[in-house]
Amino acid sequence: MRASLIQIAVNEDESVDSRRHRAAALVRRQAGSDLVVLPELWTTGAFAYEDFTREAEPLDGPTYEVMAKAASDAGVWLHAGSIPERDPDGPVYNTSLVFSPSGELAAAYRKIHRFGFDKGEAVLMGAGQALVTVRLPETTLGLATCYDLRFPELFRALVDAGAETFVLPAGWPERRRAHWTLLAQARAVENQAFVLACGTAGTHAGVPQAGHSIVVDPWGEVLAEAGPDEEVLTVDFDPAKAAATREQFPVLKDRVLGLRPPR
Ligand SMILES: O=C(O)CCC(=O)C(=O)O
Repeated sequence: MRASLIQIAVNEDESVDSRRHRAAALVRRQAGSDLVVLPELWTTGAFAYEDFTREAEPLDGPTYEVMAKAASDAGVWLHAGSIPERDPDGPVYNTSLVFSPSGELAAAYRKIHRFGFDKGEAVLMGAGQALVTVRLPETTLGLATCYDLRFPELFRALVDAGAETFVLPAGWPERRRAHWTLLAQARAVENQAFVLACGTAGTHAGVPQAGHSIVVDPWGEVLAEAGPDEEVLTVDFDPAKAAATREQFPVLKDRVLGLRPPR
């Protein structure tokens, strides 16, 4: 299986609409890949808090339209990263869109863990409630977004729902890059799953982005890692390795569920 992670640069000297069309052109260039991935909130930037509301769009808004067409033009599964999604009856969500190779929406995942503590996304956006998996011919994807990476229980729940390959779009800052790499490997090892983590490059809202998109296999080996700048990271991997690792080294079978704190 071939995956291409588009680590697009999000800088303020480019308009949202121009970046949207540039991203679509990059997706089209990945024809021949099975799965293409874009990062978190790449239209606005994950730290451009003021733009979340201004640039929020309905699920089937301009980014949906452009990305559905790019997926079908390229004939790829497309995880189009996330958008600030305006729910007509509710708040703005940080929502990831996945399109099939014919350009149909296959899944939408609203980020569950919002980043920012008492500011930013944590106060401006609504929290998703639902786990999302997507069945591809070769593997089952489990969806998570950026800060979700810090919450291992989400990934365990995705494993219980059948996930073998986690796809994680992010807008991770450079100053915590060490955590990014470490946690991507940890989620892969503890769940015996692939991790495809796609970040952004560039600087927006004064926050330099980490780049360093990374693909980790179920044994924790780094199969590919990007540098700090805009690039497309392409990797070939055998998705059957998740089931094989779980079979050969069956730690997931030794889980003890329902542990309680001491009384
Ligand atoms: O957890 C972190 O260090 C970064 C998280 C983040 O930037 C986000 O979720 O947007």
